[in-house]
Amino acid sequence: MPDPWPAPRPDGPVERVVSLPGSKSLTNRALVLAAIADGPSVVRRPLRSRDTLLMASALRALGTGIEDADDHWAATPGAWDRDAEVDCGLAGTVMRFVPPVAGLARGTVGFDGDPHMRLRPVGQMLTALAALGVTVDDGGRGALPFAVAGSGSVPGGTVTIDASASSQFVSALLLAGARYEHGVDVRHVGKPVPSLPHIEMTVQMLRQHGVEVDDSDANRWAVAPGPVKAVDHDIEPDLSNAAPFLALGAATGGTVTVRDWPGSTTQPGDQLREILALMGCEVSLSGGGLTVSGPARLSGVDLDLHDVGELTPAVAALCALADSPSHLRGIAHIRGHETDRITALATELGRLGAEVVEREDGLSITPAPLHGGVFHTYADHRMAHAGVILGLAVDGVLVEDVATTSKTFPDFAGAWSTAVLGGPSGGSA
Ligand SMILES: O=C(O)C1=C[C@@H](OP(=O)(O)O)[C@@H](O)[C@H](O)C1
Ligand SMILES: C=C(OP(=O)(O)O)C(=O)O
Repeated sequence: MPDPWPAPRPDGPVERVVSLPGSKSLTNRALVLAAIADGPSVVRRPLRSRDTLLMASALRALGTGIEDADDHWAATPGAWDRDAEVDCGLAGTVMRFVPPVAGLARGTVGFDGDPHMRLRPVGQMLTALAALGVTVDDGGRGALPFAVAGSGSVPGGTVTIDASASSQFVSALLLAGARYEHGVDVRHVGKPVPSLPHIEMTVQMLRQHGVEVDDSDANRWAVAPGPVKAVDHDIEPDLSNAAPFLALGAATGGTVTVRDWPGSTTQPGDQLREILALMGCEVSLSGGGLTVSGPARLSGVDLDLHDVGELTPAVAALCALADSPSHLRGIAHIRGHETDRITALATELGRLGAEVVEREDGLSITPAPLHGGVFHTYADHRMAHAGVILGLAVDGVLVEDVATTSKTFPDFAGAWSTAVLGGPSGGSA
């Protein structure tokens, strides 16, 4: 794979039907819940990518049995009676979801990750964990590397946390909470919590596992103590990773169908239906999947992406291809994602000619004639998605480190080339 990678440009509207790998967020929640459940279970059609392989390795290191079979992972809860080291890579879900369950182990569990992971927020969650009775040693850094000294049980109870930096702080405490002696009662104080659909995803999956969750009040989630029933999960396709593929229809005036789009889901990527319709696309959901047809020219949009911040890079790239200005707001928290996505997008879209104003909590993008050049990705899979979307409409876009997409998508470059240019499989990515 050359680096930088020439993003493929189609010679006209693209008509394609694609199948996509499983959801990172659903796979990693299913693995954590399987590991603390009261019996063996399977995770069908899991995503196998860097983030989910790191999660499986972390849970194995604690003592869980996770067997990789063809179309599923078989998980068997085990005795968590050893010291362990966990590599978080650049996976927020590993750094945030594993420490609260590591408190249930009998052993010391060390956590570290990629260099940039040491900069991603986790301090408020570690403070909350300590308040719930877990021994945490972070050397006062409030960041990686840190260690959790598990004693085999966690008192739990009521805790107050500022989760405005990441919804994953809340999801993490809730996922482990049923196994704490008094459960957990998590109360958020501070600026609004981002990515609320991801917390709803956590609550829904906990309920599927027979866990009692009270989320009837805003900014408060209470998990009752009790067993976590073993449940088999079928993982939906990753709807956030669908963004570039739907953009392929949107930006080329073509038509793309993503197969197996769920009729109802907690995945925030489902909001792409609304966003793409606002940009002028025709969007329809049927048994065959979600179909998006692009207009002659995309319209700019004024959007609050607070709930769906992870869609920002793909949406911002489409905004740069639209015929009127766009404003993307409510996303200060994505400065704490894989990279500072607001600065990265302003820099890279600007480098290729777009007029971009960087704001504290968002971006204003005024379309302008774009030109080719290197699009830097900062180890961020979704920056690579933004780069390839620009490459659909602009000659000579070179995406640096396209392999960084392996965080959540195996062989993204291959699937993308097939989707854009067609291929032996009849054009199915
Ligand atoms: O719980 C999850 O699976 C996720 C929650 C969100 O995190 P933030 O709340 O930090 O944005 C999202 O951006 C991330 O990709 C996945
Ligand atoms: C923010 C993201 O990932 P993480 O789970 O590492 O926070 C993302 O995938 O866009």
